[in-house]
Amino acid sequence: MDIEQIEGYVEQIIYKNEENGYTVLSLVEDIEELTCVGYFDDINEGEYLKAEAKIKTHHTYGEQYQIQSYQIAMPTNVKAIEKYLSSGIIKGIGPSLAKKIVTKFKKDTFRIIEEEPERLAEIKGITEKKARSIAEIFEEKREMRQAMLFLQDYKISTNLGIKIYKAYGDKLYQIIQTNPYQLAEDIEGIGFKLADEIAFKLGIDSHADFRVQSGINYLLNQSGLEGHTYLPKEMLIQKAIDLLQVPVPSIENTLINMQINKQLIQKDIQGQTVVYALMYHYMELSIARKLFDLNETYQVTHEEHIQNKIKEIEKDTNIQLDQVQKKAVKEAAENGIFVITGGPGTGKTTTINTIIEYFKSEGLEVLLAAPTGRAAKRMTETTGYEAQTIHRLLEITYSSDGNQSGLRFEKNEDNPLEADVIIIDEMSMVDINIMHHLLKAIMPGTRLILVGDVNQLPSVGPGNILKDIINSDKLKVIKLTKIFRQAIQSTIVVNAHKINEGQNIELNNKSKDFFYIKRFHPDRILEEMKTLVKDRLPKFSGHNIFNGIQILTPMRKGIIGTQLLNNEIQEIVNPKSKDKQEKEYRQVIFREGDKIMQIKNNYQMVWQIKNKLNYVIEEGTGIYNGDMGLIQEINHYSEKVTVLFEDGKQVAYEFNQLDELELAYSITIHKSQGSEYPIIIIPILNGPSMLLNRNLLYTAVTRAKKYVILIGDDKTIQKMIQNEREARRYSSLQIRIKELYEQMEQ
Ligand SMILES: Nc1ncnc2c1ncn2[C@@H]1O[C@H](COP(=O)(O)OP(=O)(O)OP(=O)(O)O)[C@@H](O)[C@H]1O
Repeated sequence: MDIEQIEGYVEQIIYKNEENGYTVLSLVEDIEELTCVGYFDDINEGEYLKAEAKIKTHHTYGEQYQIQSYQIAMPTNVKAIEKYLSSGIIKGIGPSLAKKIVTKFKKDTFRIIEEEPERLAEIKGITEKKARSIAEIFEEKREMRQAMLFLQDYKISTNLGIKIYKAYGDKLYQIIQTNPYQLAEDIEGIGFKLADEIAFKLGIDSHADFRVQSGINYLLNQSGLEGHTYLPKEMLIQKAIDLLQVPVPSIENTLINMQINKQLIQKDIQGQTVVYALMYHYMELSIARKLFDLNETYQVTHEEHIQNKIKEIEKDTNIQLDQVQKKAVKEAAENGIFVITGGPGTGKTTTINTIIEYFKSEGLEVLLAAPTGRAAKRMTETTGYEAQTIHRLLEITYSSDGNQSGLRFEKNEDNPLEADVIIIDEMSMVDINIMHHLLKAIMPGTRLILVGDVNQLPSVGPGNILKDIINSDKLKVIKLTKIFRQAIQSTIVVNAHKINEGQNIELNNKSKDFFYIKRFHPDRILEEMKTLVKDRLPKFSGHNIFNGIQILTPMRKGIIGTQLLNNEIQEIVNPKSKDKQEKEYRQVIFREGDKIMQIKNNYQMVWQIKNKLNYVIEEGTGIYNGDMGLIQEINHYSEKVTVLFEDGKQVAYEFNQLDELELAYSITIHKSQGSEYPIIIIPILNGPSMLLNRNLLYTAVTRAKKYVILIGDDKTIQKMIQNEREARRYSSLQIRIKELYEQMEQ
């Protein structure tokens, strides 16, 4: 298709998407009116547009010019100036005032606004103050436009461009030209790679110290995303060579400089040098310190007193605790920090419930929390007391100022949590960041009880908190191992323990809750899952994929990966229909009625809870990784997708926020941590042994409350059970706790 040069005045902005800048406008070229579409950072009626465009015929709107690149000039003729000012571009100037200004100053209007704004006050309706504010807005618009033009050269999108402008203002030129890597540090959405491209265009020396620095920061950041709090130095250097293509001495030098400038820390761990991003090192130290400070010993009046209390509670609950459980209650009362870990059916909940009752009977205030909404909901159900997410407990808020550090914890050392006892469930999911902030908000004198199953997969975020605390051997830990009689009835529980201990499981379908379907070929596995989800399981169990059946898979890609499975299952449970709106986004079709999951924490996302009459009864912000819901409505006019989450929160996503959502008929086992579902289907295909390990199968199986259905090759299943290899996590909280205790004991 040919590219044409077009130019003319913007007659009308027909449509504009404020988020991504997509605009439809009419342009007057001599006497002809053209319809143009394209992405503009800021364009207004009356402005003069010069552009390169391709002609395309739209099936409903006819001929359109698709803008490829453009330049905007301020309007020069009087009519266009008036149109520009009337367009609402300057707050406080509407059509009638625009007319008055232009009638008075004619072609000189813009010069007056820029150079002698006080003269605007000669016009009735404009005060001196207003005149000044008009001049300010005008100036700002001009600067922003210039900045956008400049950034366009570096292929920076409008959205990012606006963020950069807001963060730096007119300093952006200097920053980009001297050290574009600064952008990667300051602005969310700009990573090392984009900064490196800009630097390349500017001809910045690839050996420049600040380039190497930025690359190292990027690598440490990436390693955090993979769960590590540090990297062995040798590994970091190798990664830096691959990324930056610079020699070792230059990397070594930069590492030294960064250490001097307190940007990172190098330490020795068992004879090996390792490198931490400063923040994670600090957090590990601070967590260790705080655990130490909180770990006071509480004198409980009498052994007899506590045993009597336990007896009373046993009478009420009609359950006799065993010796270990009783010991746990006692330890919880006597220690500032106490950990309970155990697999399914080992009596964790029963023990916690007794602990809660004990503290309540002593008149102490107990707070309950868990890392995710689903886990908090489950804790509420099993304890009978209100549990909340840790986010909510710490009253996390977010203020966006274009920078990365927008998170605020209203609960902190200056405004600590007011409670005598805090119990956190599903501790295996808690990462270093959230632990750090949680501990900051807890004062000595408050007991902290951490509950979890250390054999679950570790947290998605960096650190290996629960395991490190347990392995440090410095804090009181009770490991519950006995499976109670009631729980033994469940093959799911029994098999989970077998998997955990590396014993093969029977796949003979003799149990009432653990099923195995032998299929070897990926296509057969898929077919089987489809019939299960469509007919067999709903008939057999009364649950369907929207209310209790969940597919958990080890991977995202491939024939049993979440992406493909979601498309296949969507087709059978929520197919295309003329009654259902849909929106395609990055090759995923979202359709009204679809089951979806939020895949990252968004602290700013506004939600509402409505009652039956559609009145808003609660409002707030924050939708988190792992939250699940259904698509209620897709509106192409407002470009919004409305989702109703399981906990009743209703959220409107802009179309360009759809990267935060995924279809959730099938989700990865990693994402299922902390959640339970009545029925779990797990497809298993041979794959990389790094991924297909015991830990993963154990986590998947323990998510099921009623039925587990494994589909695949039994040999692969048994191989997974034997595969103890876990992806190595570099974290050193364990060492920090030990060190601190040893120092203090001296
Ligand atoms: N001391 C006990 N005596 C008899 N039964 C018990 C005892 N402790 C727990 N149970 C029973 O064992 C089963 C499992 O206990 P509980 O739910 O407390 O374990 P859990 O570790 O929280 O399990 P899950 O992680 O699967 O929720 C329950 O049916 C519970 O009533």
